[in-house]
Amino acid sequence: MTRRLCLETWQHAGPVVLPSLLLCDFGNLEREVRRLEEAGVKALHLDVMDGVFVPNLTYGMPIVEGLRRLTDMPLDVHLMIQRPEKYLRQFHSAGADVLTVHIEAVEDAQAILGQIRDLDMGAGIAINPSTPMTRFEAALPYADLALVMSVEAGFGGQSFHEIALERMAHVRRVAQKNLLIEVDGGINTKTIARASSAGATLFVVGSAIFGQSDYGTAVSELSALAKGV
Ligand SMILES: O=C(CO)[C@@H](O)[C@H](O)COP(=O)(O)O
Repeated sequence: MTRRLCLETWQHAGPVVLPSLLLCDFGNLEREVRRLEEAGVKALHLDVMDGVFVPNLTYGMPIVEGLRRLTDMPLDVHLMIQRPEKYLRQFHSAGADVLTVHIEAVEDAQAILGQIRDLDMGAGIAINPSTPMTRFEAALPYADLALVMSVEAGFGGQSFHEIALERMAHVRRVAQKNLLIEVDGGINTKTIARASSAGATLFVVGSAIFGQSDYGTAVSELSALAKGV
């Protein structure tokens, strides 16, 4: 999907629930993708971790590429790695539609966001709850998506940090109108409505989907709460 098409779809879609595959059954990846499609999911969130930027190690391009062959859904790739600028082209070739880098991991955010856009991918910038907002805020004009972490990046199943609410509301106030706001970490039936009111329209969800036996019910319930139904 082109960058423009992917972003326009998300800008007009209302709330989008993106399952974080970090917590899926990797022994049955194809079955997991089919279950998510049947549950009404419209995009996937992929957590790439290098064991250096975060104290956890996950997967890289081969899994992105494998997923690209399994589904046409947009792939929203969250790079929790040092030196992400080294791998942008490879993630593009693997099939990423949106690539998000962490403000803590890059020196020149404007340049790297520009490189992601030049590769025709949506460009995201992420921030951890403990990082001051100054550099992040300065990078927003060059981004398509702001990923406000509501846990310290690294692991699924953590509790939601309330600071994300005021941060998203601030981003909504100061950033360009078409900037997408995504929230990630501890999103569940208790937190999603407040995250939505604070300005998020993209909701990354791990345990509140993969910890449930019926993905369809979990996704419908979360979507309804995000819509304020
Ligand atoms: O990026 C991360 C963690 O670093 C997230 O995507 C989590 O994996 C979401 O899991 P839950 O907090 O929803 O269980």
